[in-house]
Amino acid sequence: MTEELFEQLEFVENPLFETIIDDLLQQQFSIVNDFFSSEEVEVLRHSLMAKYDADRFKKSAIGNRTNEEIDKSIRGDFILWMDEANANEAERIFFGKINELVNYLNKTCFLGILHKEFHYAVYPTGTYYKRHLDTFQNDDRRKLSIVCYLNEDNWLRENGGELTIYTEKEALNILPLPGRLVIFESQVLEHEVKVVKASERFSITGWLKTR
Ligand SMILES: O=C(O)CCC(=O)C(=O)O
Ligand SMILES: [Fe+2]
Repeated sequence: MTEELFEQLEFVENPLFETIIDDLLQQQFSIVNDFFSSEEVEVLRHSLMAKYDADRFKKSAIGNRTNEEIDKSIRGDFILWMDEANANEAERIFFGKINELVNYLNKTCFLGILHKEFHYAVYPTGTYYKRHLDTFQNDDRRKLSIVCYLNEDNWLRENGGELTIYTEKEALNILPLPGRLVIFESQVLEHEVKVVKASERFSITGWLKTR
């Protein structure tokens, strides 16, 4: 058997990841319900809440990590960057699944994803994130944005906090339902987080980056 053929046999097609790739190619975004199971969401939410209760989150800022500016009129969430090297059990599950997706994208799409960065986010009642693009001046390394929602099962439409994605055709309102993963092209799709009218909105947001 030639080495080439051997490599081909090793590749296992993943139908879920193929759907994500098809969606991204066709509409620049993909929405996956139950990317994380309810058990996984629960341990991740507990991990988030333990760190939030320990006051480890800080007010989010605009700009990149070296050039930050806090402007509450643009965004009002609180964030904590995740550290994969020191991940707890819940976070290891999280990164395990994300890395599977990243490896698959790199094998099949030649995106050249070399880095990633993820943070927890809490949007208290009354907060939002105005319409924006996830790229900053002089920083085009963010290719794909990923958001995972860690709310409880009973998140109501009346709670607000939808992610609105602005496509060429429409404004798409996406409820932050537990286990749901939204992935979209960072440099293409403008989006916003609508005001949270009740409860607190929990999520993990991150970016897959080149270079
Ligand atoms: O939480 C969301 O649904 C989106 C968050 C977002 O747009 C961001 O952090 O850049
Ligand atoms: Fe964003």
